[in-house]
Amino acid sequence: MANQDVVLRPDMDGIAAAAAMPGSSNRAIFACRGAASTSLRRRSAVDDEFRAGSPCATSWVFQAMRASSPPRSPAVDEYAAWTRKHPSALASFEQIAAAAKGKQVVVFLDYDGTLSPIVADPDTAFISGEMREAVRGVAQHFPAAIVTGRCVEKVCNFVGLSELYYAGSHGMDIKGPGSNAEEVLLQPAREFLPVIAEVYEALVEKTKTTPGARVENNKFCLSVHFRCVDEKRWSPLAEQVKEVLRDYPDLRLNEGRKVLEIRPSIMWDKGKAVEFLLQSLGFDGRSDVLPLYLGDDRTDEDAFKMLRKRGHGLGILVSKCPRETDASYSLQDPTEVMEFLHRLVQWKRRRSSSSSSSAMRARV
Ligand SMILES: O=P(O)(O)OC[C@H]1O[C@H](O[C@H]2O[C@H](CO)[C@@H](O)[C@H](O)[C@H]2O)[C@H](O)[C@@H](O)[C@@H]1O
Repeated sequence: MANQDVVLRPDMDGIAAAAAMPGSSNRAIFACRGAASTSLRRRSAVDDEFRAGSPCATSWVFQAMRASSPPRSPAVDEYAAWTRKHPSALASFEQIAAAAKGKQVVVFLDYDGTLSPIVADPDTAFISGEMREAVRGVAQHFPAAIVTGRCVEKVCNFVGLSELYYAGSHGMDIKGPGSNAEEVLLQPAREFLPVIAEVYEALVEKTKTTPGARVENNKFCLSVHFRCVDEKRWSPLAEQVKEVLRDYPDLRLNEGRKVLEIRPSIMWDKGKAVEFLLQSLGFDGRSDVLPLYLGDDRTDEDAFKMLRKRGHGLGILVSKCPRETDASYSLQDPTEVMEFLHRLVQWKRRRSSSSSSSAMRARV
């Protein structure tokens, strides 16, 4: 657990981020060209150390890389103690249903590790047919969005459902439902596109000597995967990434599940994307709305934290290992996520049919 505190995550500046929020227009195109202005930039002390070439900076990233590989089987009592703080969303379903009673539930779903199991090859992290149907069911009954580090186009292809909102590149590329993938609602880091494309090429070139390393272009951010890299080479890989980023002070580095993630230093994240979507849907500040956010990764913590701070909405962390989290509930893996989504839909159907039969009784 102690290692998990070693996170490349600067503090949020909520005021500046709020300044970037558009009005509550439902479909307004909001490409914030000024997003890279000083007020929107963010930087961490760690970023500064990393860039200054501090001797411990690379080992620091290396520690973060190790922290993203938690032990596979936690002690049974440790897990039990953790689930007392973050109970299973399945075992506590009735409690969640009680919180949702009389409210509009809005469902936000992370992709990798939440809807699809983690696999070695990021290009084959497919969603199962059963999971797709579960998500389709959710979208038929609730406003729903996928919020992911992937680029929108790739995740749309994987999920294959046009009825959802999609927030790709860690919320930096938001599109509305419909088959027209061009229909952008928000791109707060648009001006970073050329730089991201340039850094992608530089990283591919630099890391090609590290067997197993892989750079993924997620349009507004980049992923350097080290799942297939021998642990002995993690530190040299961190050094290669550091060398490239030294020339790009407007980019920052986070770590995810065996991946180093590079993105624009703007105050935007999955939490801001969820706030934007709630606002766009006209649900902002309403006490009769219950957002549910399901995710497994560190970047999902920004959304959990936002919901906790707003005091409404529930975060559900997908993890088999105890972890420091702002989520209220937990689920172990995508299979449990699917079961939870089915239960949510059943609950909604029961409520809709019981309210229509009471309406019929009232009419008789
Ligand atoms: O926000 P997410 O939807 O969770 O995306 C985060 C990253 O997910 C992907 O990487 C992770 O899943 C891969 C496939 O299972 C796995 O090989 C990798 O080790 C994981 O880190 C995706 O490839 C990244 O680009 C996303 O940033």
